[in-house]
Amino acid sequence: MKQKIGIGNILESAFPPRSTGNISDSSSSLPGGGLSPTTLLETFVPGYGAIHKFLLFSFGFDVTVLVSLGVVLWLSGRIFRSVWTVIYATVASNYMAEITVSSTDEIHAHLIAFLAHQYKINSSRRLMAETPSKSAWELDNEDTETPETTVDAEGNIKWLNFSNQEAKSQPRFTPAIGSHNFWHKGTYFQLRRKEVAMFDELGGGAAAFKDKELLTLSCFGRSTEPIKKLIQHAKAHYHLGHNAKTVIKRPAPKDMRRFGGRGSWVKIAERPCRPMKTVVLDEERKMDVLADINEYLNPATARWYANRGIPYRRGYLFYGPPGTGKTSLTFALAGVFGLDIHVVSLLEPTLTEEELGMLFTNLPARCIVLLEDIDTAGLIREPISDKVEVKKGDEEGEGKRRGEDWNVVDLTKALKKANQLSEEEKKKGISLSGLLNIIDGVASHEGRVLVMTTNHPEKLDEALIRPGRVDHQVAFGNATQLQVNELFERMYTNDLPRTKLIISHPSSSSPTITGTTNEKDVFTPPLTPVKSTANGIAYGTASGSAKGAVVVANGKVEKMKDEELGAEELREIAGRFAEQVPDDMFSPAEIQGFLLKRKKDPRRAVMEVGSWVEGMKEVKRRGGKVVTVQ
Ligand SMILES: Nc1ncnc2c1ncn2[C@@H]1O[C@H](COP(=O)(O)OP(=O)(O)OP(=O)(O)O)[C@@H](O)[C@H]1O
Repeated sequence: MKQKIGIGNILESAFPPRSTGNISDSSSSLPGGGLSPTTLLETFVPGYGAIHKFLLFSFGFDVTVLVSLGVVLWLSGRIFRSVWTVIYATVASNYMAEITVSSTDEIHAHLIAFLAHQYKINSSRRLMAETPSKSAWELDNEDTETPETTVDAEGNIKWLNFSNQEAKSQPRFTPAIGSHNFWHKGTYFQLRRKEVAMFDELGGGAAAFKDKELLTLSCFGRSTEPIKKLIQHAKAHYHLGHNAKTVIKRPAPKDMRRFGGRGSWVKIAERPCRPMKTVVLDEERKMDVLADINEYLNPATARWYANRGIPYRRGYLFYGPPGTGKTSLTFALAGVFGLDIHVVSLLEPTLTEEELGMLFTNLPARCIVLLEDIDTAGLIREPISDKVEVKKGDEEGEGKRRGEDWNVVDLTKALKKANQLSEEEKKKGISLSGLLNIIDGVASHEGRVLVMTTNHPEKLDEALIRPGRVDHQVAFGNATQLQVNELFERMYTNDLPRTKLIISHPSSSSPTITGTTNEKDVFTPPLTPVKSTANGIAYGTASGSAKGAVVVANGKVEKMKDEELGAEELREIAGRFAEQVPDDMFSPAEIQGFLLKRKKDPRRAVMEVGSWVEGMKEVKRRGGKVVTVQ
């Protein structure tokens, strides 16, 4: 028989089996004649026999024992995992409740913010780091040192520098994509965060995949109640820090608004509430609007409207010259009533009537809708001409004029022209009838406060401002001397102590996620509406200061002396300032602009206002737009 020459045989001759000692080869076959693990491994793993023998004879170590143990453990692991998957799937489908939240809904943002806060204190090993985008307000509310402009020995200003601002900002940590577990208020939750690609038709035949995120929260039990409570808690947590702010929303980009729902509106900004007292307006007018909206928003009023079959809607028209406080009052109202502002520009070229209608139906139950400058919106449309323009000398055209039949070329041209016109039409915006329908058509949203502003009320169509569409009109005008006085006092009044508008979260060393939001540690509520007093308006502490400021006056850099103005003195110089400004000549925005340039120097403002008034009078007389005095 021909002998096989293999590495096994060579090793066998090199390392003959030991006859003594306690080392025994785990024989190739078992006593009963069955297959031993070594034989099996030799059969399936090429070269195993040689390695086995080498280790056995060199070190007296039977590697088969180790390999067998490994295989057994691996198999047990697989079996356990399969069994666990089946058990888990059974438990999950029968004894676990879950709620899924999509990133297209704002609850997603609330949950992520809540989890980010919780994960700051949790020792999770899988986190996602994000650089949160912060507004100037939020940065101001952080515990950062307020930098001060200073002047060096040679009189050079040391300019503020924010170059490494991003690097300094604290990252936000949220649970990474995948599964996480956590405890909250004694309940065990599972969180699955995953990204899904969404096929999105962009219109015009184009399409793209977009990432959408899904958050699935689950807990043991057959009720989703604990998850609902958690979501409610996350929402409350989110709003704790935002109650003192006004959220401004605008229509989402075209491709997002197609899906409708709350995703049709996107938050574009969040600002500290504007205190009502900072809007300089006749007190009676201000109180009228406040009382009217307060009455309208009362839940009992909705019932009252319903019982009488009156649509539950209220519209306001704020009209007056530019810079007289129309937008400012809207923001202040939003702060007082804690409403979000939904701003719509009728000039938005991509906005069609249908979409505007859809946007209105997706408004929250109570909110302010701000339609600015309604007179400038393309409300008046030229009717589409059904005639085809004919060039002089165009033979086919001439033929048509002579009443001859249309040919294919004519028809194509006509269709093209009609299409072009309708495209232009679309760009023109919303038609008046479309807008009227949206404001109070049968399908129009109820519960919202609609504020329309205009600089030219005379240009508005009567139908637009008839009762039912506009229920309350407020006239804004240039500043009276009393209002100028008020603006001056407001400008130089001491700042209120810096209030934290962002919630400061208590730290905790707890390794589990627990509800740690301290409800006391919340926010300063927006300042309440003012009351008319017989003596007019007197807000805040009437004393001014200009500490450590740097001013550039007459081309010279000066470090201002710390200056405190007593209440009496401030009132006195405010009076002197107001005396020099003629009644109803300048808008509050113009006065504010003048004062802002001298914001640390009230006396200089009093000194320079006379020449500013003269210069501005001249500019206005000439009808110029570029100011020569500032
Ligand atoms: N009545 C006012 N009280 C306090 N500040 C005012 C007043 N009017 C204008 N301002 C200031 O002037 C600036 C512009 O005001 P705002 O945008 O409210 O004017 P507007 O009437 O809406 O102007 P436009 O018609 O051009 O939109 C703001 O910074 C605001 O603080």
